[in-house]
Amino acid sequence: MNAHWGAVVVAAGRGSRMGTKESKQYLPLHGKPILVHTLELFQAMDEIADIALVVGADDVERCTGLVEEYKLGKVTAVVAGGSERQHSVFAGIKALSPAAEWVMVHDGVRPLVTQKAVRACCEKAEQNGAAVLAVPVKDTIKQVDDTGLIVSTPDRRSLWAIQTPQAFRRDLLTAAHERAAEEHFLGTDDAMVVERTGAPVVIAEGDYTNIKITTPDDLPWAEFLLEKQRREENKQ
Ligand SMILES: Nc1ccn([C@@H]2O[C@H](COP(=O)(O)OP(=O)(O)OP(=O)(O)O)[C@@H](O)[C@H]2O)c(=O)n1
Ligand SMILES: C[C@](O)(CO)[C@H](O)COP(=O)(O)O
Repeated sequence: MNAHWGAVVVAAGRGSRMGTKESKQYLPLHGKPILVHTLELFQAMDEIADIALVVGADDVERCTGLVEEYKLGKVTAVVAGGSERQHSVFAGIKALSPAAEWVMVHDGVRPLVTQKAVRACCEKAEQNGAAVLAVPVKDTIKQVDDTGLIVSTPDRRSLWAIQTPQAFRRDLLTAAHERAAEEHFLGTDDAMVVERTGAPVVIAEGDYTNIKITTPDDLPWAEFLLEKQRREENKQ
């Protein structure tokens, strides 16, 4: 990674599938909010110059407090997100320092991503303009209609499960988000927003352990994976 990188960490979701009163990004993992684990990873990377943290409008003060408590000095902006993930990402891009020519977007609830994977994704982006972390799907995937009838079985060799970070040249990502907003297009990730402009987006192979904490059964799994990561780091 050679360029000046900024990171947008989105954490403005409600976490409805988790079903907890507390939004999932604030639930503890090894005694620390999930979101803090995520931010600490970026804070520790020399290549990342600044971080824009996007949270719910009611959580801005609370998160400013977390940034101070955990000494996350690279978080230069804590801003309110929108009703959809895409709106939150766009708010984060606008809040990043003008010096950041390259931007990676990461889900606050993917605390298990590794520095190695982040670097792999950013290096691919520097070569191609845009790159996303992904893993090949392990299951056979079926397309199914509303009645439960299987319609097709796409060739698994071309299917990848997409993760974050997703990394882009900033001008490309900004223009793609502006266009999506004008055209009222909503995608489930930033690659979709960029793909529709015709710009190439490439895959950087990641790890199956970079899970998005989504439902209650992800929590013990995340605890286990974090513990394993720590043990491996201590061995080195
Ligand atoms: N309006 C939104 C929606 C989502 N996110 C963030 O995008 C990431 C991925 O979203 P997801 O896991 O789907 O989170 P939620 O929307 O919180 O979950 P759910 O769909 O279960 O409500 C999360 O870090 C989430 O906080 C966001 O910043 N703004
Ligand atoms: C961006 C993402 O993490 C890629 O897997 C994902 O799309 C986030 O949100 P989702 O709404 O849970 O799919």
